Amino acid sequence: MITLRGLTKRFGPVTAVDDLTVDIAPGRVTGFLGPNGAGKSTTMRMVLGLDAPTAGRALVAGRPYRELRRPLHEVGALLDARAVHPARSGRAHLLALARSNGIPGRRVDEVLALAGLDDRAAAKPGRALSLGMAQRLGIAGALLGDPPVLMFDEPVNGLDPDGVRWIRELTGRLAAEGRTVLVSSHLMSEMEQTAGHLVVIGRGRLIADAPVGELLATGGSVRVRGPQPEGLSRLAARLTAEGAAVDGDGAGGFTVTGVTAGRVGDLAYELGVVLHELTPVTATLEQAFMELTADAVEYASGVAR
Ligand SMILES: Nc1ncnc2c1ncn2[C@@H]1O[C@H](COP(=O)(O)OP(=O)(O)OP(=O)(O)O)[C@@H](O)[C@H]1O
Repeated sequence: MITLRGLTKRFGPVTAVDDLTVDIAPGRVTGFLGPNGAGKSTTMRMVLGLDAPTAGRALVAGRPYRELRRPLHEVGALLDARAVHPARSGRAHLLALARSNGIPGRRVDEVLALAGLDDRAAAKPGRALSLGMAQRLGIAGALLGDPPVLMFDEPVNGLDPDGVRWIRELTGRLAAEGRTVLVSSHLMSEMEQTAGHLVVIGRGRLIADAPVGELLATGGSVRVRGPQPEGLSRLAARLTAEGAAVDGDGAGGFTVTGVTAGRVGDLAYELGVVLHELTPVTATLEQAFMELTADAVEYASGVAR
């Protein structure tokens, strides 16, 4: 479990993280989403004790990072894949990390295998690693202490489609083992298939903390078509009166949001309106995200509201 309580970080005039209160629960993959500069990396750095909060707390298993007795066994993280020694091999890097944390050398072979790095890849010096291989090495390092809490900052960066699938399977497996798994990304389409739960932030503030399905429903709509323009107008008026948003397409139909297809069908029956089409249109996570973060993005690009 990762617990954030009123977590705030200011860098001079910039508020990178703003009063964030959220629990990242075990047993599922939580996607950590937000536009560039939203404060995702800064939040993860505070969980790891790399940045000190200006206010509030970031806790792992109920304690601040600096109070963890065996930190590598409690939380593992991939923050910056490029932070490897240029001359040292991946295996030597992991062995050094293992040795300084009292972890037996054989665990290095286990995590190299888990991360899909063979002997040849593990023997390459840091400077010769592709970004994808460096990501895998970073993940191997995060897994070294077999911790119950894992955080991966943009792990999909630099991976080919096979690598992306691998990350999805690995994070899913780690969560199924009961671990807390937090994965940050700006790739909404990727999160849609990877995460079961999403924490969305914008300008450092919490925008949403909900299951993926719920967020998708937020942006969903229903397409309605029929042969009677007058009947459709009555139906549209009734839906508007119920608080739904109707958007006419000028061609014998309209799209409505904020209501289920079932409710539209019931109302059409009640009003005696013939329908030829009644189609729920599921929003993509991309659309839901755009809708949720519109304010944060517009602020960032200087568009007045
Ligand atoms: N060390 C620092 N000094 C000053 N400002 C910083 C520092 N670190 C981050 N910031 C600022 O804090 C804000 C949040 O940055 P952060 O990197 O946490 O966002 P992010 O959501 O991870 O974005 P990205 O996906 O682009 O990495 C940004 O405005 C950034 O410029």
